[in-house]
Amino acid sequence: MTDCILEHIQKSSKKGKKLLAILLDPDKTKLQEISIVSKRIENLKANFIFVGGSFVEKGITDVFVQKLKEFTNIPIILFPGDYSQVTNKADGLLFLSLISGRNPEYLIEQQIKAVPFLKNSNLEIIPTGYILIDGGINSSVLKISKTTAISQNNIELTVETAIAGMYKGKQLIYLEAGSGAKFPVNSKLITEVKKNINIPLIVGGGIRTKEQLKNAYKNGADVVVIGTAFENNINLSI
Ligand SMILES: CC(C)=CCC/C(C)=C/CC/C(C)=C/CC/C(C)=C/COP(=O)(O)OP(=O)(O)O
Ligand SMILES: O=P(O)(O)OC[C@@H](O)CO
Ligand SMILES: [Mg+2]
Repeated sequence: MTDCILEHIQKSSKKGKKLLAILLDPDKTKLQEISIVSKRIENLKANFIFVGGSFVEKGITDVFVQKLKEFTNIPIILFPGDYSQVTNKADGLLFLSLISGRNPEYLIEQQIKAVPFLKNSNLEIIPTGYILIDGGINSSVLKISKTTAISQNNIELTVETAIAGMYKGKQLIYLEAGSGAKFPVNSKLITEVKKNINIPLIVGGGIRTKEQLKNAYKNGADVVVIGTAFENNINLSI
């Protein structure tokens, strides 16, 4: 596989073309639903399907991605909560480091554990700095990673964390309010982070409406991720 996903995101970001990713959690979408779910995602003109969850059992993601591939050509990007979710059947992998946290397991251990699965794979590996922002809930990521989120008001720390991620060589920064967040990442935070980095910005967590989507784009998100709102209503129009 050539490096086409990251390039696509970088080029779109430069042109100001906004991208949409729908997040599917293999724990929450049944295999029998994949054909209809794929159609709906195509109707939404999503650019990517992210696949991942915090608690997905080993082996499930592999079967899930294989089934998705039967129904859609939209690029599938792994967004794993754990190295055991890596499957060669996807197109790309967000090689996440939880840089808002101070838990070595999610800063380097998980990444090392993934290497045996990645060494001979064709997956496009995309170094991604993952930053948790307080979205008003005790999200699955917070629970599993045993880390704390950065306050929505702490612009300075968020911006400095994003810049440090960029200096460390991350190719994408992902601002995450947590799946099912009460409050999505606020406008000011998105604007300030975007102003201070020259790599594309992904924003997700708690985005449920067209207005929230447009707002995230307007403030500088290059890719917006929607999971819960689509899970709750696959006929969602955004
Ligand atoms: C690099 C590799 C192979 C793995 C990275 C492992 C790391 C560092 C993960 C970051 C921390 C983490 C647990 C991220 C999970 C991201 C994710 C899939 C969130 C989606 O939300 P859900 O966990 O499904 O939440 P709900 O189930 O509550 O909706
Ligand atoms: O489920 P939602 O709240 O849309 O969040 C999407 C994604 O950013 C979660 O990791
Ligand atoms: Mg979820």
